[in-house]
Amino acid sequence: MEGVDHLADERKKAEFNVEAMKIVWAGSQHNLEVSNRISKLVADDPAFRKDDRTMLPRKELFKNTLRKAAYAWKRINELRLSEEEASKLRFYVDETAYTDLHWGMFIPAIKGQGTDEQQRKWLPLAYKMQIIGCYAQTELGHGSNVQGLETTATFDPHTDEFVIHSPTLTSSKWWPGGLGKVSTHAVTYARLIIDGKDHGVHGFIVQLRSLEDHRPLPGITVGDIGMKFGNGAYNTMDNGVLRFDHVRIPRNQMLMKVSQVTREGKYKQSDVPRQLVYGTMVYVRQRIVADASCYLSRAVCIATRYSAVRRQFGSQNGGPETQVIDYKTQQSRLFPLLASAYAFRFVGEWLEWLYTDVMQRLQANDFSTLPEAHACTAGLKSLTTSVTADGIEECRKLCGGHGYLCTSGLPELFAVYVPACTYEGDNIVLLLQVARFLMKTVSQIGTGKQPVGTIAYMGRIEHLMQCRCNVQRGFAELSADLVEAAVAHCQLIVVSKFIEKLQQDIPGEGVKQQLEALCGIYYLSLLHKHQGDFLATSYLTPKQSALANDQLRALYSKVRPNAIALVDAFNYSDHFLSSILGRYDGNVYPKLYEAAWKDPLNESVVPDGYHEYVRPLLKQQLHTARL
Ligand SMILES: CCCCCCCC/C=C\CCCCCC(=O)SCCNC(=O)CCNC(=O)[C@H](O)C(C)(C)COP(=O)(O)OP(=O)(O)OC[C@H]1O[C@@H](n2cnc3c(N)ncnc32)[C@H](O)[C@@H]1OP(=O)(O)O
Ligand SMILES: Cc1cc2nc3c(=O)[nH]c(=O)nc-3n(C[C@H](O)[C@H](O)[C@H](O)COP(=O)(O)OP(=O)(O)OC[C@H]3O[C@@H](n4cnc5c(N)ncnc54)[C@H](O)[C@@H]3O)c2cc1C
Repeated sequence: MEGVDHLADERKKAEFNVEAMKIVWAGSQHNLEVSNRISKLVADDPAFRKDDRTMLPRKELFKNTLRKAAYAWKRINELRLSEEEASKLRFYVDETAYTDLHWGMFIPAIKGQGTDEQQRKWLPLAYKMQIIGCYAQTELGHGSNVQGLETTATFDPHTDEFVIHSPTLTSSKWWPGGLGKVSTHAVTYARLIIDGKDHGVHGFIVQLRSLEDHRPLPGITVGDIGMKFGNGAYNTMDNGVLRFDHVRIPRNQMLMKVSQVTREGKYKQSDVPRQLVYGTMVYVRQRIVADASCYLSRAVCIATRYSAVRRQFGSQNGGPETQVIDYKTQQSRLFPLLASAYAFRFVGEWLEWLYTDVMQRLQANDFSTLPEAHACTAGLKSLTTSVTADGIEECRKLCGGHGYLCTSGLPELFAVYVPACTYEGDNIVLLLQVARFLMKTVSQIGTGKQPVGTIAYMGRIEHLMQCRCNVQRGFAELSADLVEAAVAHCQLIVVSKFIEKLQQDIPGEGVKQQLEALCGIYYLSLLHKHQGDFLATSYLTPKQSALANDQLRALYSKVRPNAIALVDAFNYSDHFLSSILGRYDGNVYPKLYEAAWKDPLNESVVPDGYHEYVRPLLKQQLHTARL
């Protein structure tokens, strides 16, 4: 019934202060206040309706996204929202759009790789959205292998310009978000050619479309690459294709913080690592880790609330059937994901600190932690997106048949999220970077260089020092095993940061105890999943492994009465969750039934096509039956 909280009894079971946990999840009282205010602003505005997305044809869907982005920008300016509040508003609008890449990559690329003069010129235009930018790196033929990119930027000393060109079909830029129909400019990655010499990949600001009539400029061929996975989902984004036919740009539009080209055509490499040209990717990877906890927590919130509402089997003497959340199988699938959502939240907070620390060190020309920052951002982006994508799908399955309905919110959540395993770096390619970092660390053990930070534990690998085995032995041959080692390394970081979080002062009755239980579930479920490795290496005895499994089950029982309160602490509105199964009030069945009749297919009792295609069959059947 309307207005009744069908989960009230569950909420009464909570053994901790939910409001205090909301602050832990939000990161601070201030963050919680801003989230509450902006979330309500979006949820209460019908212009931000999103329950129709999966039913709109693509052109209508895309125009609707442009409308929402323009309206959001209007509200941001009308309300004079800060950058933090504006970012929150785009988050709660919850629709992938060209603005993601404008704010999330185009501007960071100029800030990270542009000189002060270039920043002064381009950032004000971008902040006012007088230009709209994208990040054009990936090509039809190369994405992972950045050094294999083919687009060229040839310096012309006669005109003090670069000539940007797509020499082959495979050099066509392919995938950049916002490129297909909207962006006026791109940070484009191309091979710098001076006097016939190839200096490798660098970033260039290139205007793509007229600011007068939005038509592509001379030499520019640009469009959308077509429909992607799922209805709605990432099809609100215009991922594009772009080709250059000898497009000329001024020399000062090469991003020159990391390296420069003088008027005379002399190439100068600053005394900074060339990998800083990859800096924007490092920035986005650390943001994607924080984002993983948001997506995973949304799916877990839906599946947990529905698991408390859904009853199946177990009725005693005509009494109510058993809540499926009480089945140990449901708990063993759901609670590790609940624990992972919290774990990723905290490792995301730490990674943001690490990234900020590295950026401050770079200011002082201290590059000592850049390799660790690369390994951590690459590895944690890989780990958290893989677990989150698989976790959203598991949450769909945890909801049975109703999880497959669009009104559950889970199919679209999965379709929007799953490319995160690929963009900003294919997850395996990134894990290989971590493996390379680990092997380099091992090779340095015994040379006096003690590992520090997230690899400090490797300093204790005595046996490797004794065997002095050839650490470069068959990297390619052992890469699958090394990827597993890289995953384990990243999981250790997540566990370590969860434990470090628990060592902080955490106010609120019962809050720390709940987080301790979730931390236990996180690492014991990993122990259970990988117990073969621990047993094979004698790190665990069979008895210890059995004890760990017993403790894991005991923790499930400890979390069970708090499950609903733990997902309430995510503080997601029904609008943001956009899920009938995940409604705060648990009023699922009436709302599912109500929603079914709103489907366009039910606008007519007899479906279009009946008279052309069904009735003739039936009549034919009738005729045959009479014979
Ligand atoms: C869901 C949204 C969340 C919020 C985000 C908001 C904004 C985002 C909006 C929307 C989301 C969608 C965005 C998607 C955008 C994209 O996909 S952009 C394109 C992304 N492309 C990639 O990630 C390419 C992946 N490939 C690479 O990074 C590199 O090719 C490579 C690292 C795999 C190899 O590079 P290479 O130059 O060949 O290096 P190596 O020879 O392997 O290594 C040489 C040394 O350099 C070190 N290194 C490599 N990369 C970095 C780095 N980034 N930083 C620092 N150091 C690096 C490497 O460790 C080697 O060091 P050693 O020699 O010491 O071993
Ligand atoms: C939704 C979406 C949005 C995107 N947005 C942007 C954007 O805005 N800007 C942009 O520039 N790009 C963007 N991209 C492109 C994205 O960054 C690339 O697709 C991604 O980096 C993966 O590269 P790839 O496609 O070349 O994969 P590939 O590297 O071709 O991967 C194919 C397979 O090869 C394997 N593989 C590759 N190299 C190795 C190796 N050395 N060892 C072992 N296995 C290997 C991979 O693991 C994978 O299994 C986007 C992509 C998507 C899906």
